[in-house]
Amino acid sequence: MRYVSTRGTAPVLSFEEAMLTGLARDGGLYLPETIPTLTAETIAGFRGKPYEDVAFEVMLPFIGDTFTNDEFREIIDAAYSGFGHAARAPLVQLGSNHFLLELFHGPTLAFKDFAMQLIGQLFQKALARSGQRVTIVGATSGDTGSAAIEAFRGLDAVDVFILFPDGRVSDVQRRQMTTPTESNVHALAVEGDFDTCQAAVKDMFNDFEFRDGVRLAGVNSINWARVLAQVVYYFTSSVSVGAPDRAVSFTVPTGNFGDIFAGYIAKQMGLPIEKLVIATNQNDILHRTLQTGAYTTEGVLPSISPSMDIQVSSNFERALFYAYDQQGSAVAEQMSALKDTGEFKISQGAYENLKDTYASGRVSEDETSAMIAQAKAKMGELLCPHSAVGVKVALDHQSATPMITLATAHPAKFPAAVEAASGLHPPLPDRMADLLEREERMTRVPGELAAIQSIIRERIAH
Ligand SMILES: Cc1ncc(COP(=O)(O)O)c(C=O)c1O
Ligand SMILES: N[C@@H](CCOP(=O)(O)O)C(=O)O
Repeated sequence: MRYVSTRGTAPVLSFEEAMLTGLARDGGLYLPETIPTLTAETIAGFRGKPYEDVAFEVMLPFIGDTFTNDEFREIIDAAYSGFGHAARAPLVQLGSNHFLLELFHGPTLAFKDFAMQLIGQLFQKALARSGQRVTIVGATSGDTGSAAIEAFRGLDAVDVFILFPDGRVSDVQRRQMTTPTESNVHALAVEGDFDTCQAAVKDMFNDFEFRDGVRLAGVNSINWARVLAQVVYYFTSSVSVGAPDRAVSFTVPTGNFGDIFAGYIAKQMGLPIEKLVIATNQNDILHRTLQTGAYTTEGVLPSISPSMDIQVSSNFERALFYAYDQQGSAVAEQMSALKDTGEFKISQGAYENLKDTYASGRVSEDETSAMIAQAKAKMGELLCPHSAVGVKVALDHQSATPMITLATAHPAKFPAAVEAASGLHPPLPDRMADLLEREERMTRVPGELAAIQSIIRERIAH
């Protein structure tokens, strides 16, 4: 399996190279040259199988000869062994035709663990074999950072630097990043918002001297392996509600577009997905884009679903690549307009393609709080604010097709917002009950590339 860049001019890579690289050298994102398909019979066979078995079958065609089958199976088993639910991604019924996919039973209580725990194992295996050392730099609005730190803490071959927007993540999210004591973990509180952090990471990848000098690796969803791991739960959940014999729709709380794009890959692999519904909070750029065909950035407003406070949504570039029938030059043109002017207009054909696959909805702050209260009172589910955004949009898109909404984080990661909305304080699981008492360790940095690079260089020199 070979991987190509969305912008068409970077070297073609193997799975291992794409995984260890992160961003392509032309600024694009890697994608498989072709998407393997699964027969309806194979998909039907997933029903009732353990999560790890399905994960193996779904991901194997993408990894080429990077690992032997036995090695890959061991990696998957190790990745999910620390999850707090036997099903890994349990599905609960919310209404007659509406289901909630709980993706928060991993070690850091967010869906990011599904991919990050796997990537931690994949990196370890690949780096042990090559004897290489890498510097991971990631941007987070809260959940990617804690999941990455959990997956890479204490590993000899990796330093992990996480850039998070100072004051714009929840206390629990921040403490998950600042309390680990391992010396290879570096939490950097950046002046600015998530987009400032993400732009700095991308600029580091585009600074080849820095990139090659520190052996930069990325674990944001710009990394294809992140998206791949998330494809699996679209299969496990769909077969539980009747796929492939009947179509299914999904609603996905969306920010950087990685999670919902994994659904698009599942659909291309043969899963009968009718609609992928984008659910946004008040930072609604993706909803506006679906309504108008124009991607226009505005300032980010802090919200009670902070992990989705994003304007420059990385993986929308991958969606555009397919909407433009895999023309890298068209994608490169749009991305360059975005960098220069903060906006771009999608061609009519590409816009129609996007609308065939995706629908969208926007949820205000008040509606999010009301949804948390309503879900607890009427459905018996205490939702995190991101999941509440998803459930609200899903209710607005109900049809005869079963709808699965992705619950992307545990309510205990956002206790203030959840308590204000429902009157209930969601407790942290026992294993992290003392999180708020642990000592914090972080470095405050200005949102400037040179300052961040200099801290990274200095730290890895030691
Ligand atoms: C809890 C939560 N929900 C939803 C999202 C949005 O996911 P994506 O960025 O893959 O669209 C994020 C962050 O990415 C998140 O942390
Ligand atoms: N919401 C994310 C933002 C980064 O997204 P990623 O999927 O590209 O890593 C977060 O919680 O950090």
